[in-house]
Amino acid sequence: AVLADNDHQVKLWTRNSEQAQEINGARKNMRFLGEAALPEGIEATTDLAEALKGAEAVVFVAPSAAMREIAKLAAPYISEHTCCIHATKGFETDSLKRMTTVLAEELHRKEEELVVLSGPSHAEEVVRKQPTTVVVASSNQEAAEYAQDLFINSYFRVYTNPDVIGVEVAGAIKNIIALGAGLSDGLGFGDNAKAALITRGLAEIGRLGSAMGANMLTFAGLAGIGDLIVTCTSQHSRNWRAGSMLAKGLAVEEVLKQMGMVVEGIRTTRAAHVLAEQYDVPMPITEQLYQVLFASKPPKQAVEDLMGRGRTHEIEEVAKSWGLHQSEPPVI
Ligand SMILES: NC(=O)c1ccc[n+]([C@@H]2O[C@H](COP(=O)([O-])OP(=O)(O)OC[C@H]3O[C@@H](n4cnc5c(N)ncnc54)[C@H](O)[C@@H]3O)[C@@H](O)[C@H]2O)c1
Ligand SMILES: O=P(O)(O)OC[C@H](O)CO
Repeated sequence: AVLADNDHQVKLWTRNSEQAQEINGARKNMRFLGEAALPEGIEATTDLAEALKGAEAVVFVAPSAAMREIAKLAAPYISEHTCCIHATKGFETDSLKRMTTVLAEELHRKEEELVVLSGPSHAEEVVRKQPTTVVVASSNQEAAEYAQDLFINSYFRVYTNPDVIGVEVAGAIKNIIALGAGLSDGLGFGDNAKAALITRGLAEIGRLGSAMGANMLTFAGLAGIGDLIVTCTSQHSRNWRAGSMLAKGLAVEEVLKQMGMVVEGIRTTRAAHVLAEQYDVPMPITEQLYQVLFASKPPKQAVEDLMGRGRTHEIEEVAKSWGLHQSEPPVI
């Protein structure tokens, strides 16, 4: 919708012919976006070759679990000059790869040429043209600026950022913390608990990001704290909603069935549990979520275990695990 509002000719690929007809006819996508009106410039199709023919830019927005399969299908129709952008938040579950790595492998492109778009951006608000800010990250500044030009407008402000790793790690891990925030709200805990989850969640994102090679300043930005705040506090968030349902005692499978939409945080918890081990970084919130989701741990017990952890010193702990020296400002 943002691209069509910017007068680009947009082809939207879907597997579902009824959805394509609804978008082209009624200019709506009722199941996912309710009554929101979609711009005229969008043409939905179930024919992937037709969708990609002559495209100057391609935006991949499939759930992380489907990214490799879709990139493989799309690869034959994408030229080496096409700008490839993705807005998916998660890791590949088995390989633990970031989405730009998966895309680069399947599209036979250099990871440095690809762009990731991320930040606090619930689709329900964007489609209603409510003020939204995001980042487009690429190691290639030209590619990032090209993506910035495509998307930026009066209600959708786009910043560039060279730190692809930081933006992708933040976008994936914030969904785990949002599951925790939903769980906390569902258990009847208050704003103190949620603020604690957001803050200590950011520490956790920073630890993994630092170990994986991110620029720590990314986590102070839109893809970091910005997206963490919106996903932990917005009722649009599927991850928050899934967490609140888990608190009511629903099993993971039942939560997914009732949601009928992707809840990235669930798969990402599994991936981050392994990444934390691999990189040897403590991720206590992720670990407790893992126990609740995959080892039947009662959510209240998880809260008790988090609160009962050994005493620690805030600044020393953050400085050490984020790889910062307390006396020196971080290097940009
Ligand atoms: N919804 C948002 O506000 C929002 C904002 C920013 C980023 N994201 C990210 O975008 C990604 C997609 O989320 P979403 O909100 O669109 O999810 P969704 O569940 O609303 O929609 C996912 C769509 O992908 C389709 N799909 C699933 N597997 C597929 C496959 N193998 N081949 C083709 N199509 C397939 C589904 O049929 C569905 O239409 C996620 O990584 C999410 O974190 C979502
Ligand atoms: O609905 P969620 O929880 O998948 O979050 C959607 C976006 O990532 C918010 O920026």
